[in-house]
Amino acid sequence: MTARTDPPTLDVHDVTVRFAGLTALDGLSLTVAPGSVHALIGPNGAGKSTCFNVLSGLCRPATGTVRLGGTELTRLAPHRIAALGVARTFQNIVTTDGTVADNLLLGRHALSRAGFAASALRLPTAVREQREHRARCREIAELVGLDAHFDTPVAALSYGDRKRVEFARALCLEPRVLLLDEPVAGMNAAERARTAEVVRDVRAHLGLSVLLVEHDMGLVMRLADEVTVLDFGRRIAHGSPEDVQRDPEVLRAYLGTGTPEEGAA
Ligand SMILES: Nc1ncnc2c1ncn2[C@@H]1O[C@H](COP(=O)(O)OP(=O)(O)OP(=O)(O)O)[C@@H](O)[C@H]1O
Repeated sequence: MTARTDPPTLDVHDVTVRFAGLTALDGLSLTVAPGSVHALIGPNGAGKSTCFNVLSGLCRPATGTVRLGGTELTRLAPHRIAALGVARTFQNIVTTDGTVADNLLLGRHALSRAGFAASALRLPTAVREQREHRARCREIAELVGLDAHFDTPVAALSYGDRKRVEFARALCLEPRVLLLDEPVAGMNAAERARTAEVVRDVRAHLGLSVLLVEHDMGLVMRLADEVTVLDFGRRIAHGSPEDVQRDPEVLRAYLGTGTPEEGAA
């Protein structure tokens, strides 16, 4: 697999989201630099998932803009945003029945050129395309360490491997920016370390940017180039992992749940 050109900058500008009387995001701005890992952290209810929902088109902001390079994503439908190169994973595993290969092929669906009829009739172009998609899925399975399980039913896999299937399926969309929502939640120490390695490898090999929401502060501090800290929908700090860990506002926001370093948020 060859590295591609740098992904476009993802730019979130002054985004506000309100639910009835509650302001879930309050003028949030952040920039995910090309090829970087940018972590979005904050205590429970700070607005991290709401931010992901805006970025992936599941939630429409009251004000503000989201741009990927020169393209405005704000208020586009989720499938359009995905087609423009922003893929996401979810906190909870949402794999379907079937094998790892079946799940990864679902991730290629948006990239299929052959129409439904051509596929159903197994016309040569559709068959060739399907073969190419399968080969690419196998490459991605190798990259995330699932190659040995390619034809295994997802239901037979460990929790950590199932989380990686979801990760790999998002990669099958060939995203330029990957939104990773708590990729190591519920994993044991060995699985966490393995997933951190996989994120690093994926970034290096596929040349994409990552926006990471994660409560495991050890992982955030090891993986992130930049960190944005949210509290009550507002950005209270931004900088390198080292700077953010020392920021008095951040320590205050985490009081009662431990410091960010302790990762009990
Ligand atoms: N659909 C909704 N309707 C009403 N309120 C919502 C909705 N979604 C989120 N909220 C509220 O918006 C605020 C931000 O929630 P959000 O889930 O984005 O926080 P979070 O930082 O992702 O939290 P966690 O770490 O617990 O996942 C919370 O007060 C939450 O209760």
